[in-house]
Amino acid sequence: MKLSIAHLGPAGTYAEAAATAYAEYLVKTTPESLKSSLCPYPSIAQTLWAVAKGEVHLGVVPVENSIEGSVSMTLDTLWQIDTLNIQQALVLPISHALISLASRQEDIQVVYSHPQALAQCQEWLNQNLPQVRQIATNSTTEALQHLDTERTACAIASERAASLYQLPIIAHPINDYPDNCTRFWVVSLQPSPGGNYTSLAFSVPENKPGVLVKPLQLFAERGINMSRIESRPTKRLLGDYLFFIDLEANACEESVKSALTELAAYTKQLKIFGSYSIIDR
Ligand SMILES: O=C(O)C(=O)C[C@]1(C(=O)O)C=C[C@@H](O)C=C1
Repeated sequence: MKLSIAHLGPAGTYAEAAATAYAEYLVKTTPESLKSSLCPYPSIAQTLWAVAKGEVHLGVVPVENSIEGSVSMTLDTLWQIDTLNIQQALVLPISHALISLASRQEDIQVVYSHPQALAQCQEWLNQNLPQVRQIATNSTTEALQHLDTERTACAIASERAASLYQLPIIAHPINDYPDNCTRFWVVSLQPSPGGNYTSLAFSVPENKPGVLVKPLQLFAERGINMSRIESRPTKRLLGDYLFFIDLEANACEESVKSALTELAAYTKQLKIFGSYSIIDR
């Protein structure tokens, strides 16, 4: 059987690199050396919906970056969809290049890239291209499509993307912190396989003092470590939030099971995205 894996496209994105890494992992770790085909989608939301609608078997999406934090499109869409489970996490080093067909750096007037990539290079851009307009694109490789027709434009994407589209690199690396890395989730409609991490999200019944205390206490009193908490607006009311939590624990453990059962009583809506392990590369 061949597995189809959706990712943010076009070819050459970091999400594609993560999907390729996961495909290689499947070949190495499954007894039948599972082969996969990669399917690019124009946005992270469309990638996730493709999995939810059964157009593809799996999707690989960015979740969190070491410089810029959470990828809100991923969290918001996962909450909306409801049926996707995390199969695996993987962390990829992210090293950005400035790519352009301009003859001199001084000629550059505009820089295109994915908002996450622009943010990860903010300091470098302020120092080196302070007057240049920054324009957001759906992905780093989509940004490269402007370069052919706009000779005073540049884009931020990977070295791999530059070589794929045979475009010159002007500077590399340009991310503000050298250890820049992004965590990706592999999701599907299948139940999660289990592993040392569990991710979930919930909304709270009302906006009143202490409403978060009880949910957090449930984990603390069982010695369950929380590795991340992130709030996202519900989008319904100003000041109304959803909370996304990652636990360093497996939902099969008795203590986690009982915490999650109790948690349901203190939340309005609770979504458990599953337990999974991390492939560190
Ligand atoms: O645009 C890309 O190449 C992506 O894969 C998206 C994305 C992101 O959304 O975080 C992935 C990794 C990097 O952090 C920068 C951009």
